[in-house]
Amino acid sequence: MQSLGGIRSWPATWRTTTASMTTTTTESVKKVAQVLTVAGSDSGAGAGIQADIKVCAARGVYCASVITAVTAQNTRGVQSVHLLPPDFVSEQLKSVLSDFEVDVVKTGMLPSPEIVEVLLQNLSEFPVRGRVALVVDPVMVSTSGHVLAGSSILSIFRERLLPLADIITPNVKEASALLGGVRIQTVAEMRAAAKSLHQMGPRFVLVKGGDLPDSSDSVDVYFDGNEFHELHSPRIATRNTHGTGCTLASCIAAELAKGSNMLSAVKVAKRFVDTALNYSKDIVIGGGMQGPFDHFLSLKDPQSYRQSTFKPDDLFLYAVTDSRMNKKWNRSIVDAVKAAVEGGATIIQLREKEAETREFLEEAKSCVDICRSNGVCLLINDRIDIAIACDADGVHVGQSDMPVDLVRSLLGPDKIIGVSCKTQEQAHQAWKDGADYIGSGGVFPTNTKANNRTIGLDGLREVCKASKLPVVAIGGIGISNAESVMRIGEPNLKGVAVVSALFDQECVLSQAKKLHKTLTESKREH
Ligand SMILES: Nc1ncnc2c1ncn2[C@@H]1O[C@H](COP(=O)(O)OP(=O)(O)O)[C@@H](O)[C@H]1O
Ligand SMILES: Cc1ncc(COP(=O)(O)O)c(N)n1
Ligand SMILES: [Mg+2]
Repeated sequence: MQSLGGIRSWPATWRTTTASMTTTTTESVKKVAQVLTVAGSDSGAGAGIQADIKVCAARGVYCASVITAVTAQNTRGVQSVHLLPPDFVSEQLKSVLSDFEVDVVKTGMLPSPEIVEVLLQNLSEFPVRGRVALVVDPVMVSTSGHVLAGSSILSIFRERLLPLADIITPNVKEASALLGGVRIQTVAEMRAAAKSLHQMGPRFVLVKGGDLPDSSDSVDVYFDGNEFHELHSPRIATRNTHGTGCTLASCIAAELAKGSNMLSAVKVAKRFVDTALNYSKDIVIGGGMQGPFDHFLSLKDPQSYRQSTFKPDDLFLYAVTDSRMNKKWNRSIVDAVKAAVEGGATIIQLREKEAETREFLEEAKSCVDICRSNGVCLLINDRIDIAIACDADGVHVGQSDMPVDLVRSLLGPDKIIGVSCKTQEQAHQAWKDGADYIGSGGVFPTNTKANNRTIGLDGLREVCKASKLPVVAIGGIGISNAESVMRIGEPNLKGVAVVSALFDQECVLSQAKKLHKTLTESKREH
C-alpha cells in the first residue's frame, strides 16, 4: 500500500465514498464534486487548464486550478513557455488542498522535476479528506510538436508519480517516451505498451490512439491489469483536435469525482470527446492547423442565436394553431403559419395536441424558419422536447404541464416561457417562477378547449392587476369582441390570442388582416 496523499489508502472503496459524499450532508448543504487540475495555461484556451475547467463545467463538476506554467500558444503552435517557480506552484497547491474537499487530482503539464517534487510533497502533506483518485495525463509534447515537458521529468514520473496514479492517459508518443522509446504504431503495440506501463504502478492505463498513423478508427487501449478494452470511435476528419488529450483526462477526473467507476468514467470521457469533436468539426477559430473545439456544443451556427428577443408588445396578435381546424380546411400547419404571419400575427404558438412527434418536429422546424425570417417569435405548446429540438423561441405551458421553473432550467435563460393563469395566485406564481408572460382565459366560452372554466372580463382584469407580467387574453376572442377585451384598459394587457377566429376560417390571411386592423383601431382609441 502506498501512503502518499492517502490516494491509495482508499482502494476500490473510493467509488462508494464519492457517491455518498455528493449527497446531502445536512438538509440544505450539498457536497459538490470537485476536481483539482494541476496543469499549464494555454493562452489559446484549447488545451491545458482552460480545457480542464471547461470540461468540468460541462460535466457538472467544480474545478480548481493550480498553474504550473504559462504558455504563449495559439492554433499555430507554442511560441513560448514560462515555468512558474516551484515554490509558487507549492503555494497554489497549499491554498487549494488546505481548503477544498478535492475528490480527484488531475495532472497535465508538469514541466520540471522540481514541480513534480512539490506536487508529490503537497499530496503527502494534505491527506485524504475527500480526495479519492489521481489522474495523470503525462503531457510532454503539444500536438504541434513543441516540447512541454522534457526528458528530465521521465525518471520522477516513472519512479514516483506513476505508482501513485489511479489512471495514466499517455498518447502513443508519451507512452513510447515513458517506455524508453519503444515503437508504438499498431493497436497490438499499444496493448503491449499499456501492459508495460501498468507494471510501473498505476492501477489503470489508457493509451490514447488519436495520433496512431493510418487508422480509420480512433482507438484507445484500456488495461486494468487483467483485461484489455479497446475503445473505438470513427476518426473524425477535422483540424480542431487541440486539447483532446486534456479534455479526455479531465472528463475522466470529473466522472470519478461524481462517483463513477474507472471503466465507465473512461467510456463517458471518450464519448464526450467524440461528441464535441463531431459537433465542432467545421468551426473556425484561429488560422493555424490545431483549432480548439467546443466543449459546450453551443458555439456553432450563431445564426440560430439570431432569435427574436421578446417584447411584451409581441403579444398584440397572438395566433395559436389547431391541428383539427387545419385538417378541416385541408391546410398544413406550415401554410397556416405562413398566412397568419403575412396577415400580421405578432407571435405564433404551435398547439398540436394529437400530432405524431416526428412529423410535428419537421413542421415545427419549417415554422421556425418562416417566423425567424419575418422577425416573429414562435412558441410550442407544452412539448418542451419539440421546442428544444426545433430551436423554437420558447414554450407555452398550462397549469397541469411541466412547472415553469423546471422548464426554465431546461430551456435556459434566453427562451420565452408563457403560462396559462386563471387566478391571482397562479399569476403571482408565474412571476416567481420566471415566466415571461401570462395567457389568461377563457375570457369567453369556447369550444377549442373542453371543460375550460370561463373567467370573463372580470377574471381577466383580476389576473392583470395581480401580475407584473404582460398578459394576453385568450378564449372565444375574435373580430367581433376583441375591442371589448382591450377596452378593460389594464396597462399590462398587451393583446389577444386567437385560435378559431384565424384558423377555423376559409382564408387565414384575410382574417388575420381584419383582426390586426380591429386591434390597431382599438389601440388608437384607448
Ligand atoms: N480525429 C479524431 N477523431 C476522433 N477521436 C479523436 C481524434 N483525435 C483524437 N481523438 C480522441 O481524443 C482523445 C485524445 O487522444 P490523443 O489525440 O491521442 O491525445 P493527445 O491530445 O494527448 O495527443 C482520444 O480518446 C482519441 O481517441
Ligand atoms: C498548456 C498545455 N497543456 C497541454 C497541452 C497538450 O494539448 P495537445 O496535445 O492537444 O496540444 C498543450 N498544448 N498546452
Ligand atoms: Mg492530440
